Amino acid sequence: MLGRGDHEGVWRTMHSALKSTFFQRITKPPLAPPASTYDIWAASRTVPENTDGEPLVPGAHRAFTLLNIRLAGIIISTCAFDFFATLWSLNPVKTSLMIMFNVVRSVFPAFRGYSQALIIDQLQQLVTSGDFTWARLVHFLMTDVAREIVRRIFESMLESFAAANETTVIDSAKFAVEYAQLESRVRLDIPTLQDPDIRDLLAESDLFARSFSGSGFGLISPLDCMQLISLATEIISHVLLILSLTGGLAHYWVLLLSIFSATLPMLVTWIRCPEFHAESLYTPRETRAADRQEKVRNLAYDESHRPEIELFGLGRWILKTWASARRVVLDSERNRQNQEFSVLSGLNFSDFLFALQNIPLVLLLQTSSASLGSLTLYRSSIQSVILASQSLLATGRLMFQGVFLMSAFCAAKEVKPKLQPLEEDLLCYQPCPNGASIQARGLSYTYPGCSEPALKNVNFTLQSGETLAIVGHNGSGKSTLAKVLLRIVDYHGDLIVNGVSVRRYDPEDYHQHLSAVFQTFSKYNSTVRENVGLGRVEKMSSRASIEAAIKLAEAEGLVDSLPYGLRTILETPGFMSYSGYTPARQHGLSGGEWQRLSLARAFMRASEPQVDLLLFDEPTSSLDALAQNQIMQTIDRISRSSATGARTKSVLLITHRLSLARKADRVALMEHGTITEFGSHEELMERDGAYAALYRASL
Ligand SMILES: Nc1ncnc2c1ncn2[C@@H]1O[C@H](COP(=O)(O)OP(=O)(O)OP(=O)(O)O)[C@@H](O)[C@H]1O
Repeated sequence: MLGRGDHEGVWRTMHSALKSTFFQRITKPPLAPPASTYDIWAASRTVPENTDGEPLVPGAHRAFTLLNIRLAGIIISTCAFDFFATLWSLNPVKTSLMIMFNVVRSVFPAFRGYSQALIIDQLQQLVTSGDFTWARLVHFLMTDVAREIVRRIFESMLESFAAANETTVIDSAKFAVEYAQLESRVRLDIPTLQDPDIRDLLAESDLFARSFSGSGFGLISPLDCMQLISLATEIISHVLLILSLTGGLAHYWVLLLSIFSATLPMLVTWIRCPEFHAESLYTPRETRAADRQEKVRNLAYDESHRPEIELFGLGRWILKTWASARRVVLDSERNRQNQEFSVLSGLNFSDFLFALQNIPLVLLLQTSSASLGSLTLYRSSIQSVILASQSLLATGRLMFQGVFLMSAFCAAKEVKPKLQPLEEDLLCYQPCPNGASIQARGLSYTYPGCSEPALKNVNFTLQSGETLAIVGHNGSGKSTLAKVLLRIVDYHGDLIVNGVSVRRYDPEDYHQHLSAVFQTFSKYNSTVRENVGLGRVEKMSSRASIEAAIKLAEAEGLVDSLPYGLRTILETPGFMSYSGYTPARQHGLSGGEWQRLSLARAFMRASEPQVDLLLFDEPTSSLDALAQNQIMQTIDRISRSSATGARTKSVLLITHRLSLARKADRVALMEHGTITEFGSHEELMERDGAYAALYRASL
């Protein structure tokens, strides 16, 4: 039996063989230089008419141009085979059966029609032959009709088996695709996710993953390409049947005329269909309006915003903003509908077609072999060919768009997180037993889309085991510096931790050795246990570890007071359940109580021996004075060895409370994105500069 790896091997061999022949021919000449899947996806989004260089919005249909057809060919040759090989390897037998069943099932309608025609003819012969008896009719029912019934039962059994098999294959494909999509998202870091092109890539990749949940949103998954094979088989089988009925060559031209006239309106619609000039479908302005309309609508529904909506009387503003955004959306929809209405689209071909389809019937009636059954069969086959051709075109159109969404999915899997070092530069983080040492030289950082840097030429040194308080006015860059030190965002300049540039650490490895509380920490709409345990997922199931962290954050009293203790589900502002379900165990918390839980979460990891750096951004801003002192003592205790009392972890504390900052070994004052004063509290007071003024003002 072949294993998963063997199947992939077979597919890969077939893939390379096919690539080197057929697809190379259709994709030549290649895009210069050799393009990655990402480049091809990006090329398909460019709109030459857009002079501002704005690409298509995510999900917009690609125009049916020669260039896009060529790009689709390249995508099929570069990622479709691998993609299908992966899906096939999930369920090789069931997937093969699904393909086989689809082909077999598509011949059923023609076969059914033929069989019905035979029965009608036999019945006609029985009635018109002159020796009709009821006994012969009963015999006919017991043999030919019964045979047809048995055939139908078999057909329906096969149909239900095929449907169940297909559900299994699609479900496993859906799971695999959705998992891969989620994986693509979670493995990327903030700088990568902030890149507008990557955002669009992930949005299209999301659409691709959703296409596996049925063809909603006008999407179609690659598994639905089976429909193309089935429809083509169905058309061929019907055409063969029609040809066998019409007999001599003399009728072929009527047949061709009939099929051509039936498909002509579809071809016309297809060629002038506005979806193929899709760059006009969703302009950035329309997308922004649709987004705004949704956001404002959600604002009206979101109970967490209710107090401010009432306090500031936002009702009218919400209505006005929603109305203006909604009008843009409706106008664009109307314009699109108007574009679709044209002289051609207004033409109704159905009567004309109906008349044309009667011509062969009349001609068939002239022939001696014409029978009621053959006429019925001819008529139903022609109808089936028309319907199947329409579906074939519609499916083909959606498949064409699906190819580009597939390229987004494949490209998203290959996107490299921007903070990930190159293999050859990678170094393992070595924690320092006395706490991490940090050297910052000329650090600067500018938020994406901003012209002014939030950090400019930041320089400081933190020795192993020291505590550093970072203070400064609002907007001076303290939290931004924290993000740089925590390797959440990238920077210019040098940042050396434990003697090695932070750029050489795998961010995941680096994060294993530090713990932090962000100023805007997360509030998870989950149990108390999860809210704390997420600080160290490996110990989430350990009640003792969670209780110890809660104790360190002085939050036992809080947890005990909650109706369901650790199992209480915490209400979070702005959270809206998709199902509208509100758990009974839900309970709200005060700002200070949330802060204690965020500290407990950080303490889950902070006490681990491999952690040598702790960073707290305004950890006690919502706590009362007593609680503040207790928490600062806890942080000090955690950062020392319980046996010797010597420091084992360095601590960075961002705070506006200068009474806390003065206790640190060093204080850094930040102004306008840079450190302007650095030293011990006493040194800075002696200097009598901005820090001393700030400190005196805080007293
Ligand atoms: N996501 C962001 N995008 C763009 N600019 C930002 C972003 N976050 C912060 N800034 C800007 O960067 C500058 C520094 O912000 P930062 O949050 O680091 O200040 P801070 O010293 O922590 O302020 P505070 O004491 O109020 O917490 C500010 O001018 C702010 O407007």
